[in-house]
Amino acid sequence: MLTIEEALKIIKDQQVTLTTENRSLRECLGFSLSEDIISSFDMPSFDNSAMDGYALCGISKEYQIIGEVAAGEERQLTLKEGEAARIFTGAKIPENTTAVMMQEKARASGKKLFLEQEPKKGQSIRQKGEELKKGQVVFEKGYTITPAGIGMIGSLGNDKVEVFKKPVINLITTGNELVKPGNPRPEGHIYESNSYALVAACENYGFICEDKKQIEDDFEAIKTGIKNSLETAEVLVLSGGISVGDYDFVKQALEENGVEEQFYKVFQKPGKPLYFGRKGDKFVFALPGNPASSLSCFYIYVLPLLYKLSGSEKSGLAQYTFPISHNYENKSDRPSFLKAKVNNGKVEILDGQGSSMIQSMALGNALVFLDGESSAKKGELVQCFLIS
Ligand SMILES: Nc1nc2c(c(=O)[nH]1)N[C@H]1C(S)=C(S)[C@@H](COP(=O)(O)OP(=O)(O)OC[C@H]3O[C@@H](n4cnc5c(N)ncnc54)[C@H](O)[C@@H]3O)O[C@H]1N2
Ligand code: MOO
Repeated sequence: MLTIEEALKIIKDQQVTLTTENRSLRECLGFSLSEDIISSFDMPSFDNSAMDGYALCGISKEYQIIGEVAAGEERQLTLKEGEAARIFTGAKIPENTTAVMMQEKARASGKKLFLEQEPKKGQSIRQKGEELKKGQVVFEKGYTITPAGIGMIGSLGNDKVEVFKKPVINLITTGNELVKPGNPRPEGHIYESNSYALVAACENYGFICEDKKQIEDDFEAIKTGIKNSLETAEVLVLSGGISVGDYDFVKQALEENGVEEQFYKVFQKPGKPLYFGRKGDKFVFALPGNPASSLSCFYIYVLPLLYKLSGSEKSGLAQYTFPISHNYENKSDRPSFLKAKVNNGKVEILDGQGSSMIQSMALGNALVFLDGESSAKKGELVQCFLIS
């Protein structure tokens, strides 16, 4: 059986074709740049005031007020030694300004200005180009656009941006026992929840699941469902029916659709019967049906591929080490991703580690990785994958 590292390497090493598109500022959040963004002017583009107060020429405690500059004014005022101008935050600094004094530390009386103390040269002046120089690389290709990134790109005057397209994701859940939430539940049935969790997990990381289907455990129905989904999907995610039971048809149905297996079964808990395949430029994950298994496999395996297909610099969940707040013994012989909660700089492994148990994952915010049959002592640093 494959190790986790081997499985992740197979995903990482996939050759992918990236395509680009031009998106408006309003619609580029979470997309990754397909080219560097370069500043076409100095930022700020003119010396300006960081405070509401007075622009001063020379170092003194008394000045003569000769005028006023408001933000957005184009005309250039010029000061002489001993002169001051009323100025406001963001307004263009008059020529020959030595410093700006905030108004709380100044007193105006008619045209006379008195300061509590002498200004320091350059005080409260935002210098032309102090943040960025014209021609400077602001963001490199692959940068994933954040809200602040949108602000930065907009402040450079760009209303559009070249980004990598994100993959089209389709989802299929399988199982005769599954009932859609909101409907009566016959005996022996359970509510279908994986699709909701997986669609939400996609959305949490900026990916859209375009289409989702629920199919019963019928080989022909699953085969046809996969065929139809693969017509539009770039990434097809299936949940359930990938183990070895008599009603687990997914693997064979994928084969008969020409999907080539890249790996099947990973020595891990949860998510041992994880399948990854490819057909041309289309990728398929068949996630084990247990709710915690499917979501855990999404975070650890599907997310890295989604990032890769989006040209992102990110490669998966953020990883940190934290001291564990209690002793813990991993009884499973398989390396494990354990549902956990990071709080106040410590991590706690939660009760409810069964592959079918989702409440602990919902109450937590991390997966702790521990080797099979290993233990961690209170205070020991353990590897944590943070879930947002
Ligand atoms: N003989 C063996 N049996 C099993 C093995 C094995 O190695 N040998 N592996 C076990 C492990 S580990 C896992 S994980 C599961 C995975 O099985 P499948 O991927 O075939 O999943 P299903 O059997 O369809 O479902 C498993 C479980 O999850 C529930 N489920 C399925 N889909 C959903 C859904 N959309 N929403 C909510 N819950 C869902 C389903 O009812 C089952 O209880 O196989 C073990 N068996
Ligand atoms: O690998 Mo399964 O997800 O342990 O139950």
